[in-house]
Amino acid sequence: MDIIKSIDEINNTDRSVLTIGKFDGVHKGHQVLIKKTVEYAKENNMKSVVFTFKNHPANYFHPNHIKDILTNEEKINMFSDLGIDMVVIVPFDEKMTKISANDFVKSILMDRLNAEKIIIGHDFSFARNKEGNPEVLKTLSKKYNFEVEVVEPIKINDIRVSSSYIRKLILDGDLYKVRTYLGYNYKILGKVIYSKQLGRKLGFPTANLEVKPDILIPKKGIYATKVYIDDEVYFGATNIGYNPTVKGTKLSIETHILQFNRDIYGKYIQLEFLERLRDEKKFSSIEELKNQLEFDTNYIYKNYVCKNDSYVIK
Ligand SMILES: Cc1cc2nc3c(=O)[nH]c(=O)nc-3n(C[C@H](O)[C@H](O)[C@H](O)COP(=O)(O)O)c2cc1C
Ligand SMILES: Nc1ncnc2c1ncn2[C@@H]1O[C@H](COP(=O)(O)OP(=O)(O)O)[C@@H](O)[C@H]1O
Repeated sequence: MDIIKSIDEINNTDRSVLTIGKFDGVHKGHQVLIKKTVEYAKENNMKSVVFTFKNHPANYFHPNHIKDILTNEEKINMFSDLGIDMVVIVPFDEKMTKISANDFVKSILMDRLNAEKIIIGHDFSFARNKEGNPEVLKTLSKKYNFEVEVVEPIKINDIRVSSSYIRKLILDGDLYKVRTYLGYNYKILGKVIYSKQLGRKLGFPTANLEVKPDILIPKKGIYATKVYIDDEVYFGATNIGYNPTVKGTKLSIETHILQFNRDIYGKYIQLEFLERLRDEKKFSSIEELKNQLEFDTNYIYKNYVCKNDSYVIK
């Protein structure tokens, strides 16, 4: 798959079918658009192209307003897995806010991408003041001779699949619904940092994660997770919270990795959220906290390590 990171670098002369959007999460609705694009390209011997943005357009106007479901790297990998031939991933910058719908279509989609067909969602908007929409695109398609396919909203249980709804589900810790709408389990990536070193004294060492500020952190609480370390996969008991029993002051994301005993400070690891077990509690003694940790890890051992089935979500 070709990856192009600036408008000036695009110079595609193959006949192409393309889909445009931010695609944060590449959720089940996005997947429909992308699969249609790939299939149409295959059937018609064309190139399948995704045109997307590096940063969220809404964050251009209100910085840090929206947190991402996927990093750009993860998003690009998903496009590749879905069979896309070329990804154009460009910054949403001042130029994007000033270009007219006509110029966007003519100078980028026609002249640089050689698009013969454009597949978009019903609520897609683009160009200055969001003046471009499916109707405008249909009008321009007659002028420049391309085809437009508008895909109706994908709904599950009568709720439209959208990145904003999925963000809310992640913040609510509703992992079953997250998986239903996203199509896969939510994951976060972070670096293992030093903390208070209390975990190992309790008999439960925990890998404390530092994550990028634009990452969406699930609701506080205790979770069963899958832990990816280099090429290895383990199960973990993750706590997102303030550790009230030991009077913690800042939010930590920490994981006791089952059947694991290695120093991983400084490594990047990924957590896949499988099941939310409970809220964080303030215990009256360290002994009670230890008993609860034993209970949590036993549960994960029985339900995940023994079954080795990451998708058993109750
Ligand atoms: C699975 C799991 C569940 C936890 N549950 C709680 C809890 O309910 N209440 C609490 O105060 N701390 C809880 N903790 C946090 C412990 O207090 C913490 O792991 C310990 O203080 C070690 O901290 P350190 O990594 O900074 O050394 C939990 C930790 C894990 C891994
Ligand atoms: N089973 C395990 N789960 C998590 N971390 C482990 C495990 N075994 C060893 N470690 C190592 O121990 C560190 C955590 O020990 P801990 O005493 O909790 O210190 P800290 O307060 O720095 O997190 C981890 O960062 C990791 O390098």
